[in-house]
Amino acid sequence: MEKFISFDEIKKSLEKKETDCRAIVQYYLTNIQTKAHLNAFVEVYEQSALTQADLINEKLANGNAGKLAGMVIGIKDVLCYSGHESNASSKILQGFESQFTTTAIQRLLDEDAIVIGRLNCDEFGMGSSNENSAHGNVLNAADESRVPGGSSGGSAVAVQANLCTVSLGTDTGGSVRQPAAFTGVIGMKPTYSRVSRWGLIAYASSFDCIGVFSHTVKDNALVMQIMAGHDEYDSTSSRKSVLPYSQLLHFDKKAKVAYLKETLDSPALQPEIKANTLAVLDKLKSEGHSVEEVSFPLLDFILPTYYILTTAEASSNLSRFDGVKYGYRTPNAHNLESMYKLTRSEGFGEEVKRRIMLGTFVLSASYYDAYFTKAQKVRRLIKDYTENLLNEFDYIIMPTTPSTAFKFGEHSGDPVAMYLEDLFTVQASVSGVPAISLPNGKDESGMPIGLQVICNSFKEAELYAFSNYLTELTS
Ligand SMILES: NC(=O)C[C@H](N)C(=O)O
Repeated sequence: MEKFISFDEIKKSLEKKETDCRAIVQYYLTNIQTKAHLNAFVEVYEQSALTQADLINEKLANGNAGKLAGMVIGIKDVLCYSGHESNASSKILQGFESQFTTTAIQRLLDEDAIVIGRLNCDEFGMGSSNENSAHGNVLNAADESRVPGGSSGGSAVAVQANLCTVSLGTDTGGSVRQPAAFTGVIGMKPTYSRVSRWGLIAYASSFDCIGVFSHTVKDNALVMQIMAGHDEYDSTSSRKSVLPYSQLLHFDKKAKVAYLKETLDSPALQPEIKANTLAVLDKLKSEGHSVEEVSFPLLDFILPTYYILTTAEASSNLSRFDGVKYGYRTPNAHNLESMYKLTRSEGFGEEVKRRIMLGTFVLSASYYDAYFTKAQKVRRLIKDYTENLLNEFDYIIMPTTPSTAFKFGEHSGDPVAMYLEDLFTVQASVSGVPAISLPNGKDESGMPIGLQVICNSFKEAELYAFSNYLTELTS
């Protein structure tokens, strides 16, 4: 059977009638089965994917198929899909079946994408290694003794190992970009509000974004342009019009690029990552682009700001899981109060409980101003600084992560070491601007390295075009 990497290849094969949608789904189902030990999928929708494939074959024959006919997607286990279970990879949502479909997914279905299954992740999106999942660890296909990154670890590995054409993840502080870097695929977080979050199980609502994993920039751009745009069910979704990103990939400008001194001087940065990032910057210079070093004095404040604000929001968002309405309910309670307490104690994992406690603390009356209010003010400083920089420069370039994929267990027991994984990804999240991770070579042990490119809000078209250029430049 032929090997499909990109949607372009799929489309060409379909056009030449070398394959059909059933054969494409079958190809991915076989891969999923052979690589089941990677634990990327929590659930495979084998029957419905094949039925859908037959329907789309008919549409193709009738000439009325949508733009994504032949594309097979996997969805992160925090995105609701009507009639299917969604757990946020948490015991507390065991058995929960959604009554509606995430808008972003619905828009892809409307264009005839086929959803092949639900992908493993860190519980409620909280983590950087996928080790916090009620469904168990996901293995990195480049080295199975290493983590795939998180929280969208299953989504990253599903694309890395060719278990679907593209996958959806969510990115609150790096959950798409960091696993993309660890697995050597492309991962894009759009501008905050660009894609509706209706149907996404909330973690930190002022940060959460739905993002895309793919092998090619073009596939990523195509999926993003279809998902993006206003949604009457999500009042935070932007009304700005959406450009056809996938048709605007030609890049022929001279770019003004900044890189942040503090990121490349960071003692946490692995030498090969620094070398590969500098190599890209040098290439850009030699191609006549302007590349300038700038200082980012706020780097040290980003992680504390992110973890104060996201835990605060999480503690509020996750208060709805109480064992009364849906999901897990403890069998050990004797009255209402013990039912709440035991359900939440037994249903949530360690990391989620840690964050609920932290968030509750920073929101408590005596500490609210000292932590929450202060963090909001620092967020404004970071956002202003980043936006000013992006008004002066077209792009900011930095490594996606300080290190490549680490071994299982290496950071467990040390939450701060785990939080440091997000050092370079949270700037775009705190500021709400779009950011992408592109593969940028490998380290000495063969593990993929990620290059992050950041752009100003709603400049997804420019970001995709430059990314396309960069992937050609570095390949
Ligand atoms: N959700 C994310 O974007 C990942 C981040 N490491 C977090 O745990 O918050």
